[in-house]
Amino acid sequence: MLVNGKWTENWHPVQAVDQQGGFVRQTSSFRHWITPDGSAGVTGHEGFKAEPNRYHLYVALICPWACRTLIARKLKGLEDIISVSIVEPFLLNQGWHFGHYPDSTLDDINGAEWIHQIYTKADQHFTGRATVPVLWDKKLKTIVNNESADILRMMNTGFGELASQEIDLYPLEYQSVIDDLNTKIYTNLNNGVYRAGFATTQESYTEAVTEVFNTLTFLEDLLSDQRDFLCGHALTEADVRLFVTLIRFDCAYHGLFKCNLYQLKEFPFLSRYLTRVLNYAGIQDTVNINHIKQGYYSIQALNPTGIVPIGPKL
Ligand SMILES: N[C@@H](CCC(=O)N[C@@H](CS)C(=O)NCC(=O)O)C(=O)O
Repeated sequence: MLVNGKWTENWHPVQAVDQQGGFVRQTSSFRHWITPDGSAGVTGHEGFKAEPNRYHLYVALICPWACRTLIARKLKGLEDIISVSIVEPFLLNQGWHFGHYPDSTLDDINGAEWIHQIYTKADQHFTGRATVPVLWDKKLKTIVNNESADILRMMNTGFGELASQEIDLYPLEYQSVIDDLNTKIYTNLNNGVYRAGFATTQESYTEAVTEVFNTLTFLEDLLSDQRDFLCGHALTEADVRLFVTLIRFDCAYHGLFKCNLYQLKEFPFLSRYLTRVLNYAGIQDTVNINHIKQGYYSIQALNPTGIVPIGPKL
């Protein structure tokens, strides 16, 4: 991680644990919002007006948090408005790296070799983890936001007329249902699989993995009434946030993170739902199973030999 702008020690997935040895995720530090007129959003300060070619997204295709922002960019028709760089899938000693691995890109905007250099470009005294996604402002040469939940939300409304109005990922009538689902799904599933995988005690692992499967069972029941998406017939933000975890479940979390009570394909309604979302306009383009497997299995603390399993058959 970075301490006062300097890369200090080899990358490790767990740098903070709670009293029971459970994995604690760092809170994001840059929280400005892009808005149609440049006024301030719910956090941060004003000055980030929606403009074509002004903003850039740094992502990793292994990363569920980054991929939820890529999906929103796609669904809201913002591909020509927001440019993207993709890091290599491996978690190396200095974290995320730009290079020539297939389906990765170099950093054409800042010429960085490592993602941590983007953080120090924005704040030369930055202390914290250098995570993706990062939403970069090419005009002010700073980070707008590094919290994927914010970025997903601002892609829906922050770009006003520059974005497609065909889909509303956070429709007024479903906002409270979406908020409730988001809390449950984030805590027990999106972050729950990480809490299982990075637990440092049996107790915290068992607690996390139990919550993972209780939540999958809850969602299987919810979808058993034949609804297409979590809120009914229209895809919303809640589906985007669930999808990125489901698509990684069998190929990464089941094995590496020891979430192995069942495979996702053993849940019939969830499996059909996963295929439905995967086939939704453009979403498949944001999924790269090779990056996902290479990336997760490159985490040395969990897989010291670096061997990537050949299965499962998906
Ligand atoms: N709160 C952040 C979390 C992002 C996050 O943890 N990303 C992981 C990749 S899946 C990362 O970049 N980890 C590098 C690190 O922790 O050093 C978000 O949702 O945007």
